[in-house]
Amino acid sequence: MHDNVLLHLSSNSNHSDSLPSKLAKLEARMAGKSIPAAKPLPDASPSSTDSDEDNAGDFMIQASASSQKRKTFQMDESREVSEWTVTRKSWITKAGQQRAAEEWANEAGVEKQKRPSVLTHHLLQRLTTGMVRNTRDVLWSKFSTEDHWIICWCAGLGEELDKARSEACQYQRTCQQLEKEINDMKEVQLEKERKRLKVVSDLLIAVAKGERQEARLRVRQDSVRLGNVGVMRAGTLLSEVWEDGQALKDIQARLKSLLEQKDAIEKQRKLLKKKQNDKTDASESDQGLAEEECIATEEMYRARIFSIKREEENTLRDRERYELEKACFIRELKRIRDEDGSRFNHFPILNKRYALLNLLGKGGFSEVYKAYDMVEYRYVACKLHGLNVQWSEEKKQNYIRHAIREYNIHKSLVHSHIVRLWDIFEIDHNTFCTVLQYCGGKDLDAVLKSTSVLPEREARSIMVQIFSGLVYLNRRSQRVIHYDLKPGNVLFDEAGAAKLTDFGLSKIVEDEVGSQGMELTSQGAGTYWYLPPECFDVNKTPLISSKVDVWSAGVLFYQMLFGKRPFGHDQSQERILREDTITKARKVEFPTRPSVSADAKDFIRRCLSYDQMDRPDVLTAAQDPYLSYVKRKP
Ligand SMILES: Nc1ncnc2c1ncn2[C@@H]1O[C@H](COP(=O)(O)OP(=O)(O)OP(=O)(O)O)[C@@H](O)[C@H]1O
Repeated sequence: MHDNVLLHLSSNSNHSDSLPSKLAKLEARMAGKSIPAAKPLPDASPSSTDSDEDNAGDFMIQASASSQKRKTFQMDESREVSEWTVTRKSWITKAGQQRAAEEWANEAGVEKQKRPSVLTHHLLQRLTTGMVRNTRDVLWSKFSTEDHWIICWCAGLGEELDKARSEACQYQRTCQQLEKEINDMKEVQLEKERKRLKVVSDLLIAVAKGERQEARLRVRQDSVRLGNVGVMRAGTLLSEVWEDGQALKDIQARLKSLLEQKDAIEKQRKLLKKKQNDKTDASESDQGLAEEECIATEEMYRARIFSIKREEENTLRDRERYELEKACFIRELKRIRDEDGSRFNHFPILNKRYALLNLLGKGGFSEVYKAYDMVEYRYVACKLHGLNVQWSEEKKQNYIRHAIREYNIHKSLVHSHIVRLWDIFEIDHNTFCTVLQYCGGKDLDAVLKSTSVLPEREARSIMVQIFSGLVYLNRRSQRVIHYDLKPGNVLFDEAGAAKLTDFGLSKIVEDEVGSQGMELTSQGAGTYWYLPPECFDVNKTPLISSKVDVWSAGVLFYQMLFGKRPFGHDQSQERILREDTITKARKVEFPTRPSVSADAKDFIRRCLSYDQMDRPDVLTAAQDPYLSYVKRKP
């Protein structure tokens, strides 16, 4: 019988013993299986009105009794058959059977525990040899007293079984009906859920569509002011070129005009000087008058030049602002273009739960979409990793292995300054997706592109948060070196909290690694502006430690404060390698402006110590008085 039905039956039974167990007992008894007896045989006095079920439970059925024992319990053959016939009706009830069984067993001197098994054995033997076929129609007189008792007992059990079976059928029908009702209700619920999710995703998509339109409109408007990408033909070759917008043209025109004004004034000043020299033979009074005039005119020219210079400085500042705006604009232009070219730009729902909205950005091999998790009800960032179809199978496998390694490191990291990794799933043979905590703010790279430098206070606070994440990585049982700390890998959430992400190049520090550090087997990977000198050692396999991250953090801090990287700022990755820029980076220099505290510079110097031995590790650097806001003693 189905488990559910049994469960249902038992929960619906108003008998003292549950129907399933009753059925099980009855069927077991009929089949000759063993059911442990909880109580000894009851005293079957006529006044005993306990339910049959209670008594029935006491009959242990075991098919192991020996025929030897059976002989011992032969009933007294001299008893009158009529006596049995008279009492037959009462025997059909279980209490009656038990009472009689008790009497008989007492007479036969059977030990109490052995009574049920001996009786059953006897019955079984009779049944299997065909002596008992139908408990109703047998000729009573042909059987022994013992048989009479057993036949009655069987009849009682049979009736009880029939009754139980019919009850079971009824329960089963009720159960089926209830199951159907539950399924119907589930279906209704599912339909409601589907509708609700549809409404939610439709709303999200409508908002996302609106945002897309707005972004494109803004770009169109800004392109007049900031510029655009045009196409240039050189022979048969078409290439893209940047065409400056009106804002830069205006700035340049203003600078040109200021320069012309300055030149004109300089010319007039020269002319004035010449005139002064020419008038040396004039009378003394005339000379005095002319000199006064000349001084006034000279003063006027000087003031004018000052004012032009001031205007020039303002215009240059405007140009700087323009460059920052242009960088953001180009980033947005690229994002829109990537979004238009993406095969996931039609708001699909991935893995039956992630509603993809708008593209956040595109990396080397991945696209990151803002998405909504309709199971957890939160925004997430879905990073879609696409394998290039032209890659060899080996390269694809390598990439997947690498991504799984990253996933395994990242998924276990739970810290307020580390982006959470929630999920990973396959989209198709060549694409899979990792689901990350959504960070609604910009990344540090975008921040630095829009502001060039940060106030020291702000930069220091970001450093404290970065080190908080790094300390977590170094306090776990399985220590992790991030190895790819750079502005693009520091994200900000809506509240402005900094979070580390991208563990693609991370290294796990094994326990047996000595104090010198672990071997760097992936030399050449990473972003060179942010890597320390030991990573460029080509003479031997470098030994690295968490001090790599301390160096990178030092570079980040410098960049936040001074708007440029301390080493190889204007160099390409290839040039840094070719010219050994970092290998030669023995001493860090600081620009005079903007002004930064000596403590900040000292901290940067410590982080950028050339020799690993002199550089603090993550745990030491995190306790630096500068980061812990403790004033150093003079
Ligand atoms: N969890 C996130 N929340 C919000 N935006 C994110 C998240 N992760 C990445 N992004 C944004 O998505 C864009 C692409 O991220 P991705 O990590 O793929 O780029 P990348 O770091 O430039 O590339 P690569 O990893 O190939 O160096 C970036 O602009 C980044 O700010």
